[in-house]
Amino acid sequence: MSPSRKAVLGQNQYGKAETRVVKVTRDGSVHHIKDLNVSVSLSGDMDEVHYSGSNANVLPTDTTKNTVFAFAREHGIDSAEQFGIHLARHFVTGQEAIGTARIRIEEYAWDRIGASGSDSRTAGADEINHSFVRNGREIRTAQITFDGENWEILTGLKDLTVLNSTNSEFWGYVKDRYTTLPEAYDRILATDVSACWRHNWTSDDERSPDWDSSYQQARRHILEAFAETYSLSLQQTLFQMGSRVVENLPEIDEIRFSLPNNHHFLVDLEPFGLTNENADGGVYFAADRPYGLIEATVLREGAQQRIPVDMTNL
Ligand SMILES: O=c1[nH]c(=O)c2[nH]c(=O)[nH]c2[nH]1
Repeated sequence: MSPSRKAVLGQNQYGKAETRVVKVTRDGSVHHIKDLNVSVSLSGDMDEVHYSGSNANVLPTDTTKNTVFAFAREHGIDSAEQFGIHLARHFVTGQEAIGTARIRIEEYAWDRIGASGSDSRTAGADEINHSFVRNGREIRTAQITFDGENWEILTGLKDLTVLNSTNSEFWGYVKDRYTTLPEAYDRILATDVSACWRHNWTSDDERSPDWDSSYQQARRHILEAFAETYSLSLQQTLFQMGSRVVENLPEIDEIRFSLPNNHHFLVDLEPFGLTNENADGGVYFAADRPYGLIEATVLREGAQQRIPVDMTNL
């Protein structure tokens, strides 16, 4: 049979990407900031708009953007996850044609200038209660998906840059005719952690996590595992980071990491008559590319693996 010449519509989704919403909350003279980048993606009964151009089922992307701003004003932003859950529920339950809503959120952190993040309320300290500096640390991410029945809450972070100046080795690896890498018994281990973890929360669940505290705990376990693991490979460190999160946080069933191995090479200083060794505090060339890229998922035993292999768009 010859193949059909007829084209049909496949998977489709639409929405407004990257609505930048900043919510200021005033608690007297002490202000709080939530700074989010929200992307809404809707799907459902959208064949007609593609086939005939009928917009009868189309909630404009402009409206989804307005909803983000209105919800921030009406309901505030408690956490990225809570805000995303609220939006996803609104689109799916409010519009017949929309079956699934996926909300992606990046959150940028701000610190108080001069108060190292504390809520200073002392008289005369007004100027530091509303002055913030963008925190150069990681970006927090959240993706909330709701199909009218099931929820999937993915939380994560990216660009969490960490470095161990010792307690890292790499040796005993396979060697073939192209291998030139010298074995390392004391090297720098550095990476920019990208991680994404899946909560086992469903909306019927009484134990709704405190999303912010859960995030902070996951972040802490990742950092502590990095610092405390005597590493024989970045792969081993990755598994330690993931297993600490899964074993300490019952609300998380799965975590995936993408870890570039940010290589630091000892500079050859022999031409200048200088030695250069790790053991007595070396001088390194921090290479930006190429880099090793170590990626893996760590799961609670018996849990399903659902986080996509490629997390670049999460
Ligand atoms: O921790 C590491 N894992 C590797 O797989 C690898 N490969 C490599 O060249 N250096 C390293 N380091």
